[in-house]
Amino acid sequence: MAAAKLRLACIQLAVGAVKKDNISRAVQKISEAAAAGAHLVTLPECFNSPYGTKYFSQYAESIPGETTAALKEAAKASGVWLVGGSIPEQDGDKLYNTCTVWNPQGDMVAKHRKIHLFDISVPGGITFKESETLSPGSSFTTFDMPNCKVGVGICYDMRFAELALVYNQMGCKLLVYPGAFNMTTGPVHWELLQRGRALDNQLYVATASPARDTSADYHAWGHSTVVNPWGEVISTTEADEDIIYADLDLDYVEKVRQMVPLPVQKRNDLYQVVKK
Ligand SMILES: NC(=O)CC(=O)C(=O)O
Repeated sequence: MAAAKLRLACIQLAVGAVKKDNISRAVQKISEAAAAGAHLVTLPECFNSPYGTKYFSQYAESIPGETTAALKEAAKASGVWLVGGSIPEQDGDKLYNTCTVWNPQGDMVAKHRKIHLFDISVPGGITFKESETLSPGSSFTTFDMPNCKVGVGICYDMRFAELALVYNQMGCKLLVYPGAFNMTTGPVHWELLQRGRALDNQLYVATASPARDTSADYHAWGHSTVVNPWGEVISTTEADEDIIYADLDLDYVEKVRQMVPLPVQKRNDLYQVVKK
């Protein structure tokens, strides 16, 4: 990997009702992305289970468990950094929406539990209440690749600008959000939020969604996307299963920050986002 370059792959996975099939399909796609030269690969939110509160307890597993064992092996076999989307995690009597991150040696280097649960009610659109079954995480999650600190959030976490600002303050040049927006919010909010987070923080933002399955209860918006620090979409797709690639130039982060010097123009005497 050249010092300031990073080839990123976002897997828009077709997720069905059979957990074993979801896992083996994800493993196959990780190897396909690695063969195409990806250094960092990301899977979508809830990639081993249909997305819905009634499914989480049935598909949940502890970490380590069946799914994370497969992710560990896949990262090692393919020699890639892997943001393992998310899975329903069982820990004692609690369930979480959890992302694990793996290095090319197969070590788990980070674990993120979705901090902001997806509880919304849009009349005539969508009502969803993750908090019916899930508990929220309470930690920031970053990991260090040789040339890039990466911040991790899951889906609804992307709506909270403060989280991205904290990751920026921690030195991240890339934010990765496995996500699964829907047909009500996706068309207007999905890309706008990614471009907003990228522009606010002058860094790269990447998302990976499940492919849309119109026979499922939850219809994912799809449109896995990568946005650059200038706020431009540099890679995207529609709703079907796909892998998108983006070649990130990490020096470009600094260039944008020099051209439009927000970091030195912030009025920390008037306002501040504080990490607790
Ligand atoms: N699925 C989510 O967590 C978030 C989402 O779909 C939305 O914010 O809209």
